[in-house]
Amino acid sequence: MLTFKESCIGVMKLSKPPVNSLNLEYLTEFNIAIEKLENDKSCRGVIITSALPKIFSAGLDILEMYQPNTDRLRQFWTQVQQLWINLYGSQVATVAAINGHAPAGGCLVSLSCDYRIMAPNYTIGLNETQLGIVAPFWFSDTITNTIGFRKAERALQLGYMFTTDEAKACGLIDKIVPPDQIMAVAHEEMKKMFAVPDFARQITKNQCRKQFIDKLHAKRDADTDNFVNFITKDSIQKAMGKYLESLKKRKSG
Ligand SMILES: CCCCCCCC/C=C/C=C/CC(=O)SCCNC(=O)CCNC(=O)[C@H](O)C(C)(C)COP(=O)(O)OP(=O)(O)OC[C@H]1O[C@@H](n2cnc3c(N)ncnc32)[C@H](O)[C@@H]1OP(=O)(O)O
Repeated sequence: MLTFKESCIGVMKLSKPPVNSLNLEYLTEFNIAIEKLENDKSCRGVIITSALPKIFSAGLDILEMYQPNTDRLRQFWTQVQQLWINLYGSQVATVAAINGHAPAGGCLVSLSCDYRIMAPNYTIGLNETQLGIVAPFWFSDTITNTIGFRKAERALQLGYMFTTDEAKACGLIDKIVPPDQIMAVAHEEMKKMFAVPDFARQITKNQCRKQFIDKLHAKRDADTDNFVNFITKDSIQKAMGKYLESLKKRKSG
C-alpha cells in the first residue's frame, strides 16, 4: 500500500500486483493504514485509488477461500468485516478514484466511500453469484443504499458487472473522468466536501450509515460462522475451483 499525505488529504494507492487482490496480509495492512489516517487529527479526507494500470482491485483473494485453513479463513473474514466497518463508518471524507476494473470486494471498497469517480471502459459490480458464492447482507445493504432496492437485487442476483457508462447511469458511480484527470477531480470533489463543516458532514453520515454498521456489529460472530460454513462446503469449493480454472483459461485463450 502506498500511503502519503497531501496537506490534509491522505492518498492510499493499492499496489499489490498483479491485480490488487485482497489477502489476509494486505487487508491487515489496508486496515492499519486507514486507521492511522482516521486517527490523524490533521487528516480530513482520504482518496483511495490503484497504483496498477487497468485494475482498481480484483476483490478478495480467491486463493484465501479455496481449500482454506479454517483458522486463517476466520482471520481473513474478520479483516474483511473490519475494512468495511472502517471505510463505511469513516469520519473523514472519502473518495474512490476507480482507475481500473473493480469486481466484488473491489466494488465494495469503492461503495464504502462517500464519492466515486471512475475512468471509462472498465467494469464494476458485485459479481459474487458468478463465482457460485453469495454476497453477505452488509455487501447487499451497501449496494442497495447506493442504487436502490430493485436495481441492487437484480445486479446481485445476476452478479452483474456494469460498464463505467452503465454504472454512472444507475448511480453506482458518481462521475466518469478520463484517467489522466482522475486524481485532480478527486481533489476537487474532496474540496466540495471540505466546504461543509466536518462535524455536520460527519453527524449526517453517521445518521445515514450507523444502523447498517450496528447491524454487522450485532451479528459479527454469526456472520463469520456463516461465511466459514458456507465457503468450506464441498459444492462451494467445487464452484470456486471451476471459477479459478476459468480465470486461467481466459488468460491462455
Ligand atoms: C447463506 C449466506 C452466506 C453468506 C456467506 C458469504 C459468502 C462469501 C462471500 C465472499 C465474498 C467475496 C467477494 C470477492 O471479492 S470474491 C473475488 C471476486 N473477484 C473476481 O471475480 C475477479 C476475478 N478476476 C478478474 O476478473 C480479472 O483477473 C481482472 C481483475 C479483470 C484482471 O484481468 P487481467 O488483467 O486479464 O488479469 P488476469 O485475469 O490474467 O489475472 C492475473 C492473475 O491474477 C489472478 N487473479 C485474478 N483475480 C483474482 C482474485 N480475486 N483472487 C486471486 N487471484 C486472482 C488470476 O488468476 C491470474 O493468476 P495467474 O497469473 O496465476 O494465472
